[in-house]
Formats: sequence, structure tokens, C-alpha cells
Amino acid sequence: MQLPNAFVDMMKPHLGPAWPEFEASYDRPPSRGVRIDRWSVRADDPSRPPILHAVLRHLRGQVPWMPFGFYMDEESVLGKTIYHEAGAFYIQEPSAMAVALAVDPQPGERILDLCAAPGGKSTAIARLMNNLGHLVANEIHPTRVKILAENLERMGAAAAVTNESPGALAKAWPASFHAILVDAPCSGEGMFRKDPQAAKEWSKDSPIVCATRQKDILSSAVEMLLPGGRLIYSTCTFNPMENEQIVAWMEDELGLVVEELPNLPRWSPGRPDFADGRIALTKTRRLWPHLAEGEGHFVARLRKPGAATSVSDSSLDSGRRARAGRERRGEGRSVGLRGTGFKDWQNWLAEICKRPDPSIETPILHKDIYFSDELLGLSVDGIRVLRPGTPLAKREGNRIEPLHGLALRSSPNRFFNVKPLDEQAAIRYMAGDALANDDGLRGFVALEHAGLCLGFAKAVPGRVNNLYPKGWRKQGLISLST
Ligand SMILES: C[S@@+](CC[C@H](N)C(=O)[O-])C[C@H]1O[C@@H](n2cnc3c(N)ncnc32)[C@H](O)[C@@H]1O
Repeated sequence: MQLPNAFVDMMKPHLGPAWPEFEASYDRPPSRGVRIDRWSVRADDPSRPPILHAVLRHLRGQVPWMPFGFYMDEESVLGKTIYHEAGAFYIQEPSAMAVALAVDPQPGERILDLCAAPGGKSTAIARLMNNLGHLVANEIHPTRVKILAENLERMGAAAAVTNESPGALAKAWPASFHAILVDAPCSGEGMFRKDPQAAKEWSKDSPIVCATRQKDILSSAVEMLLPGGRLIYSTCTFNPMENEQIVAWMEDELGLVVEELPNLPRWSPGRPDFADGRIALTKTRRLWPHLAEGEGHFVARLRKPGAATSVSDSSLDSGRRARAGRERRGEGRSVGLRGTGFKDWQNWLAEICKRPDPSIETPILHKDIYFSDELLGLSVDGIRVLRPGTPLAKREGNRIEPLHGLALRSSPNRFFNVKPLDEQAAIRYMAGDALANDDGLRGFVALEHAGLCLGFAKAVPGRVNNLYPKGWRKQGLISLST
């Protein structure tokens, strides 16, 4: 492909003898990948559903640095299947999979993904924590934040979604997070072969403009880190100004300390010679498109000085203790979820779930929607919150009806009423077709296929009403079993 001349002039001296190989990588087709989040991909795991073999037949081998990441051909139909709709996998560029591994999220941690849409890294972070942490996914752009919320919901990821500038969040949430990811808006030099328009829009000023914005975002991010917390910085661009030089700036100006990232297969060390020569920059990592199959990425992890705040010492835990106290007193956390509202929820959950997920037992109620509480203990004054967690159910008068988010976040075996569907029936269900009530079920039913909870239906005598949300319905999803 025709690379911008100023880009060649900038990068060629930096790459030296590697330049021809790097340049040639732009003539290869872009890489695509898939993260299989819901099913175990271990060959010896008996819980692997048989359909996984069919899914793997559509893939081209494992991404070397991601145990549940696989390469996918451009023409793959996986994105048009019921498995995609039910959150079994997330289509993600393979190099981008490196970032959640660098975050290394731990159960119980409070984590902020500051530039999160469309949600590739947030969904991976939630998966790596087994949904046992408190993730806030923020996106500044008002349209992109909606796509983020939908992807988090589809993947059953426990996360709050906010739509704020980093500066506004820093005012509201000082010293609040164990880890913050800044997957920064960048000049996108790793996007050129996927999106030739990105190459046309690139100018020699792009790295400088982007670096200034990145410093602004990072200055806010550091304020929100707990002492001992980690900041993960990543870009999908190659120039030194937005990568090693930003990391050197964070050490000098923000007082952070670079930390060694693992040496995963095909990851290369960062380049001290791209900044002021400081050796610590070898602790950062680059995924070069001529050395690792993927579009390319830069990732660094830095620590804020101070004794690490353990999960149990943090304000998260005081939030949890305060909530436990309110529960003992029979109060909910939010307006409308006190006294009887709270009891109604518990009674309803006990009616439909034989084993409720503990993280949804004490939701908050906002505008008649029950959400899981992922903002636990964080002030929301003046913050645009799209959703404080997963939408679980809605209150209609004195009834409670399950929402799709509850299905996607749950394993089907948590519910009393489960109706297995074969793949063709699941395709019809997701198209919005009516279902036959041939097994005498009554009330809310969770629909199951391949170990996935597809959504809900309501069984009444003689028929089953399809509750698959109208906005999610799709015609013509493709079968993998034929
Ligand atoms: C590289 S993308 C994030 C990709 C995302 N992390 C993922 O894995 O799906 C960067 C995001 O930063 C957002 N952004 C742009 N300007 C911003 C700013 N000044 N502050 C915070 N975020 C910004 C963009 O809208 C974009 O969604």
C-alpha cells in the first residue's frame, strides 16, 4: 500500500534494517481474531460443547499470546451466528488482545477503562476477572458509548458504563481504582491496512496532536489511581512520540514507575532509543506487524508509588460493608429499593433462580430498572452514568420482568425453568418467532443452547411468548451445525 511519505520519513530511520520487512507487512491482508470468552477451549475440558468444534473449524489457529484467542479469516460467518449474539465470543483484532493481559485484573479489584468503546478490552477484563471485580467502562463519545454498553451486555460483562471526560471523572473519583487502562485515542498507524482512509487522514502533525491529548487523559487518569495502583497505557500506533516518549513523560512528570510486562510469544521489548535512552523502556512491549501476526500495538504498565491498597482495605470494601449494613436493616442502596422494594426483588429472584449469582442479589433500582451495582461506593454526583451495571429486570406496576442482560450474564443452570433449544429453534427465537409450548412450562423460562443462556420467554397455556428484545432481533442468522 502507499504509505504517507512523512510516515516513511519518520519511521524508516527508527526501524533501520527492519524497515523493508515492516513496510512489506502493510501489503499483507489485515488480521482478524476472535476471543472465545464463554466456553473453555481446553481440549481436555469435558464442559466443552460439541459446537465448539464447528466454531474452531472456522478459525485458523491460536493467537500465540492469548490462550483463548484465535485467528479468523476475513470471510468468516462467525459474527452472524447465534453464538456471537449470545456472547460466546468477541471479534477482536489479535494484537489488541495483548492489552487485557497487561492489565492483569484480579477478582475484587476496582478497575477503570477510561477510553473503552467499543469494548474489546473491557469485555476481556471482565472475562479475566470472572466478573468478580468492579469494572467501570467510560467513553467520552455519546454515540460510541451506546455501542460499548451493548457489547458489554452481549458479553455478559459486569460493568458500569459512564459517558464522561477524563477530567470530570478525576474530580469525582480521586484515588479510587486499583488499575486504570488508557487505551488512548492515537494516530492509528496500525490501522492503515485495515482502514486505508486512516492512512489518508494521517499527517506529520498527527503524532504531536495525539500526544498532547494523551498527556491530558493520563494526567486525569493518574489522579484516580489508588496508591500502589497500576496504569496501563496502550496505543495502536508505532511512532515513538505516542509510545516510549509518553511513558518517559509519565515517569518524569506523573511520578509513575514502569513495570516489566511478561515476555509473551512474539512480544518485543519497547525501544529506549525511541525516547531518551532510558533502559526501563525495555519493560514496555511492542507487537510489530512484521514480527507478530496482527495489526500492531504498544503497551506499558506503570505503578503509582505508595503501599499497594489491597482489595479489602480500599473504599470498595467500605462500600461493601456499608451495603451489608443496609441489607441487614432491610434497606436497599438506591431510591426506590428500600423496604418492600428490596424484599420484592429478593422474593422475585428466589422464584426464578435456584442459585442466584451473589453479585446480583443486591442491585440498585433506577427508573424502574434493576441494575447490578458495579459503581459500589463511588459517588455519581454530576457524572453521566449510562448504566450503573447490568440491566437485570424491570418493574411494571407490582410485577417484575426479567431483562435480556440478566440472561446474558447468567449460566442457564441458575434458573428453575430452562427450555433447551436446538440451533434451528434458537435461530428462530433470535428472529423473534413465536415458540411452541410443548412441555407444559409456566412463567418465565430461560432458553438454553450449547450451555449459553440465549434470553427469556414467558410461557402461558398453549404458547410461549418470545421476550427476545426487539432491538436485538436478527433475521437470517447462519447455522454452524449443517
Ligand atoms: C483506541 S479507542 C478505544 C478502543 C477500546 N479500548 C476497545 O478496545 O474497544 C480510543 C477511544 O478514546 C475515545 N476518546 C477520544 N478522545 C478522547 C478524550 N479526549 N478523552 C477520552 N477518550 C477519548 C474515542 O472515542 C475512542 O472510543
